[in-house]
Amino acid sequence: MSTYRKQGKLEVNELLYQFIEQEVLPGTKVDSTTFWKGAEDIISELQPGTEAALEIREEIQKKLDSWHRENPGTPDPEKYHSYLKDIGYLEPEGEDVTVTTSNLDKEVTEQAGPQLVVPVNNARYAINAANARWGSLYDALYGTDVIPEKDGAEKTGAYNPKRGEKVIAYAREFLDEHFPLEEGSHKDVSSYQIKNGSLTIEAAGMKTLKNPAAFLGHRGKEEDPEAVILINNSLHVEIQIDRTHPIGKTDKAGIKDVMLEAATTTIVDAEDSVAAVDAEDKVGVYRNWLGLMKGDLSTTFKKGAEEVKRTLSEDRTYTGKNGEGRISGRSLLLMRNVGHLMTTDMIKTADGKEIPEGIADALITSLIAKHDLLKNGRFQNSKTGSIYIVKPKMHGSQEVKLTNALMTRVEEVIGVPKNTIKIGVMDEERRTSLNLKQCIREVKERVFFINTGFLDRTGDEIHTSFLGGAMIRKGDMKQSVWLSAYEESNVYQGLHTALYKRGQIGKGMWPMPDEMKQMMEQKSGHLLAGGNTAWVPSPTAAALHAMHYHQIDTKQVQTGKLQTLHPRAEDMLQIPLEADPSWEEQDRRHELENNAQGILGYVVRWVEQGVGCSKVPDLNNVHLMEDRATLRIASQHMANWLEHGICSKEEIRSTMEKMARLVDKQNEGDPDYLPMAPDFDHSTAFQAALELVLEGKHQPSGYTEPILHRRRREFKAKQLQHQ
Ligand SMILES: CC(=O)SCCNC(=O)CCNC(=O)[C@H](O)C(C)(C)COP(=O)(O)OP(=O)(O)OC[C@H]1O[C@@H](n2cnc3c(N)ncnc32)[C@H](O)[C@@H]1OP(=O)(O)O
Ligand SMILES: O=CC(=O)O
Ligand SMILES: [Mg+2]
Repeated sequence: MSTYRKQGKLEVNELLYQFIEQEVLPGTKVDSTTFWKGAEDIISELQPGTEAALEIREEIQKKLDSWHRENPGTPDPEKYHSYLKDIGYLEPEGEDVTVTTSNLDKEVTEQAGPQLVVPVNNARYAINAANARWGSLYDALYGTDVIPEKDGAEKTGAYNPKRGEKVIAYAREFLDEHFPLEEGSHKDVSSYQIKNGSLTIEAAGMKTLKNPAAFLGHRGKEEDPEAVILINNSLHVEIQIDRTHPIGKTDKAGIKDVMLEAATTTIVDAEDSVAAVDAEDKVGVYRNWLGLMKGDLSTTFKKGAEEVKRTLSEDRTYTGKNGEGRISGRSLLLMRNVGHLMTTDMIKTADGKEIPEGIADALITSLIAKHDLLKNGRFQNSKTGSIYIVKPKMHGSQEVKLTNALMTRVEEVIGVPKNTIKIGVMDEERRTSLNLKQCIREVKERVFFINTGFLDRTGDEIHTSFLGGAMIRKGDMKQSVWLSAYEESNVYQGLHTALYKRGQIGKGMWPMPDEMKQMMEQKSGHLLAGGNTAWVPSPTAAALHAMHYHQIDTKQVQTGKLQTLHPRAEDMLQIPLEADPSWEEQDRRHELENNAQGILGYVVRWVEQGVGCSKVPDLNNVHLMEDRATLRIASQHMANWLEHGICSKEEIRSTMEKMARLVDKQNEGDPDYLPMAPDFDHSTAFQAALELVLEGKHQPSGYTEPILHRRRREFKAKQLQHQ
């Protein structure tokens, strides 16, 4: 049973209260009375606006539903667009907007690079993500399919020198491509030395780099450096040399590794990849964020037989032409709050109402970040005095305005100058994509990124036009007109509001964490499409994707696109309805089973283990990153097919049962796993999965959070009863 304490007009969960009082407030120069009174005021001022925004979402959805009932199938564009204008779905565009956000860190303004996402409640992963500013190219190549496992280069139990040779050759080719010698190849180098401040390279004679300015400095002795630091497209690279190291001693130049500056920024996620449903969970989320902001987050875990203690990495130093240089050892951390939808019972108002969870997140995560601004910790996250909050799932400019109002009030309460809190606007709902310019206008002094590629965006695409007809297959969405229009229009707005000169135009997640070869082949496309950052699921992916930023000068691409891109609102409104929903029986079944497997594989870990992001094999045994956004797509897709008679309720149930057996099998090795079969009616996870589909039509914007939260709380309560 949760205990509450009365704090002014609020009822505050005791756990949260003690955490704020004892761990967060001390050192922030904000006293307890100011904080709690501020919280009370913000809640009473902004809770009604939040509730009103949610009602508007519902009203608009009802209007869209009735439109589709009256106009089944693909709408007549003119009639449809004019209806969307009438109901306020399409907003008037207004004057041009110029983004003026100031005090942004160079990781956002200058350094195009990978953006890693990490669930904040997993300390082991969160520290790893912060440290993924630097990644070993050798490890990333050796451990993944970028180097094919053939011709003796297979991954074996012990180190396979044949595979190692291929890794080393690949890394040398990378150096040759981006840091060419004036003559010859890095493959031929026998030593790197510093003479009179310049890099001197011995490779059949003494050489230097074709572009000497790419050499920044070194660590260790000039005649026998430990590391040579290079720079290209604002990203650093370290050639690490150690002739006593097991790899270095086999290498002519003594190179033991090539370290790449990789995840320049990281989204520390409290949203799509996290399962946090009560005060206990939320305090866990906030505590890890506090540890990251104070620099003292650490964790100990067993890896094989070894006990590992993981802490945040120090900066990297070097001797350069102008004395000592320093490069951050950690990614610039951006905190993703939850959206406007959910409420939380960790704080209640005088009349017993739960408060919007987004208000709690904004207030508490910003207060925590104040420790960084005050330099209370071991390290500094923002060197320019900014707090970076990423706000997901906003629908249209009025909701962005609401976020702006929230951040303004939070700044007043925590005592930081206006516009200290920067906002990343996730372009992941259709009403935001279509009205992006107006959305940017509302936060033009705060916005530090806009981004696309979101799975949520497809979920919203399905739910918005749910009654229009049966949607195309999930895999076909990638080729659909609306999606390319969404991607291009976002870049267009990022360029024409001048955001690209100050901040990030981001591209989406690579959702197949084990398919790194494919990622290397495809993900440069994100930069060629106008992005200066793109999401990756893991530190390894960050290190590999970093190479794309060496290949492509993103500023040049973006400048080129200023003249060539056009906003494509009309294309964005092409609904992905299946013109002929009479799929081959095996394709129809495959679609249902694939969706069911993804849903169950993800939900079972969410509801029964509290894991918000999982790698789940699909029917072709490709491991997919599944999070709440992919769940939204899969559940909405099945619900949409149910609505339009492509399948029946009975078939949904039997498909779910069949796939639950498979998911049980896939999780056999997990001692904490509770099988869903055969007692499906007593499996909370199974019931949650089924409900997400059968009730999918009625979920707000097709979101999965309401059902997931309720079911997780139900499961936790059951567990308590059994203790
Ligand atoms: C649609 C959206 O909203 S996208 C945003 C939400 N998605 C995300 O946040 C994706 C984040 N990624 C992840 O959570 C994970 O990579 C998963 C769940 C996809 C896969 O995790 P696992 O199955 O544990 O991966 P795997 O076994 O291959 O790798 C584990 C190792 O990689 C590290 N790792 C994996 N992903 C991450 C990450 N995102 N950040 C930091 N470290 C990570 C782990 O720390 C671990 O290393 P360690 O043993 O040294 O600690
Ligand atoms: O937030 C990420 C998404 O894909 O949705
Ligand atoms: Mg999302």
